[in-house]
Amino acid sequence: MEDPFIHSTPTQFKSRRLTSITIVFLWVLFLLSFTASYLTLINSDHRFLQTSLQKTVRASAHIRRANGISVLVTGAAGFIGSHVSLALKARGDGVVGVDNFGSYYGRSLKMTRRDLLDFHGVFVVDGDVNDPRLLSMLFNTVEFTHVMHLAAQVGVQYAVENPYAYVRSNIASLVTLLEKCKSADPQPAIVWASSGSVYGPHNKVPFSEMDQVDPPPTLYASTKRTGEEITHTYNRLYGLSITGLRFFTVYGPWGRPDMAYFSFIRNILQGRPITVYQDKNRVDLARDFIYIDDIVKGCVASLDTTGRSTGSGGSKNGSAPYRIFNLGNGSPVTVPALVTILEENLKMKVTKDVVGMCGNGDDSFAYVNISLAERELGFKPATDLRTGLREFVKWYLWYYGNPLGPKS
Ligand SMILES: O=C(O)[C@H]1O[C@H](OP(=O)(O)OP(=O)(O)OC[C@H]2O[C@@H](n3ccc(=O)[nH]c3=O)[C@H](O)[C@@H]2O)[C@H](O)[C@@H](O)[C@H]1O
Repeated sequence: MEDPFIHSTPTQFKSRRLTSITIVFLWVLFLLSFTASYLTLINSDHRFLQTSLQKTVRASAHIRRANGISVLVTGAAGFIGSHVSLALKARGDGVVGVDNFGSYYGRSLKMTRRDLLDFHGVFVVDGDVNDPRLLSMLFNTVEFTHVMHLAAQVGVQYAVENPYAYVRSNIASLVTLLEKCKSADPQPAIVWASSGSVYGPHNKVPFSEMDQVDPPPTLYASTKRTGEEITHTYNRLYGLSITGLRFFTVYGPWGRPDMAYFSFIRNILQGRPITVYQDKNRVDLARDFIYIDDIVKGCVASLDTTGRSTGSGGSKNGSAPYRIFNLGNGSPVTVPALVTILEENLKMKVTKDVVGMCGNGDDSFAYVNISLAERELGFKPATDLRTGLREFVKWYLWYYGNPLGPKS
């Protein structure tokens, strides 16, 4: 076969080369214009999504009462977050939620809470508090007067298994949020979830905010205690108004399936035994159980009394309030007494395996002094454990059905 290169004249060779260069050039041109129009399309799509997201956020933040507030609720699809969001919306405040729908105790309950919020006009953005770009978008869209920061990695035991989740959620995310709040103009006032777990076995009962709480007894407590220190620093450096709430054992409808009362009811209904811990002296453990409606009142009263942040755009213009409140019931109940109330409600009996506590630093006896919250917030828990558990049992049977337990 003839080799075209050997037998071509130099002119023919030159013209062939020119043709290939032109083809390559046209291809490059085509690819460039294709990429450019693709990027424009993506960009306009992104802008469209961004604009429609901002429109939804603005609608959710709309205030419908005189002197209302606009609140960014983090952890809005969580137990306390969903209840607080609904309460604020019901009285005409603007509420925007953000939640990462973490899978710690399953996403399906969080999704259902989100649907409930959506039905009542509260939009929950699916995103992470630790995402500064998301926070910028939210703060550029709405002038929040308050932030209710409830997003957290909870659970005292799980910290042993996955300590980094606590550092990420309870420390890193908190700092990301405070950074955004500090440079917002105007700065919002912040109410956030610390925990009754910061008190340890060395504390006298009833636990008081005046007590020295260090060293924290567990890693979970440690991250919450660190949160208290960090928020105090932002308060002093940047004039942010801060209120930390030390929640005790909060229970009720739409509650957290990882908590003891949840696993107890599940086992009672399924005819399986439950484990009941005792301390090293074989004494029953006790908790200061507090019903969700009472906690909601405490959260809303905290928001209503924050006082203003004084800074703007990252600099301080005078001192701002820094507060910490215990929010519990003020009357401890033992774990076996809680089990008996559940049994009575369900008219069923359960076998209890009583075992010694594993010595993980968790409190054996929680009893809280709430006089500061009574005085400053008008906090007055109104629901005793028997009444609260009756409501919880009713909800549980409606939500999960009886007797086979969770739907999913
Ligand atoms: O203050 C908080 O911030 C924390 O409050 C809650 O912690 P606690 O008050 O310890 O509640 P919870 O686990 O329901 O155990 C209740 C009691 O039952 C005992 N318990 C537990 C399990 C079991 O199988 N048997 C048992 O006896 C157990 O030893 C204890 O005495 C949240 O769970 C936690 O995530 C965090 O939010």
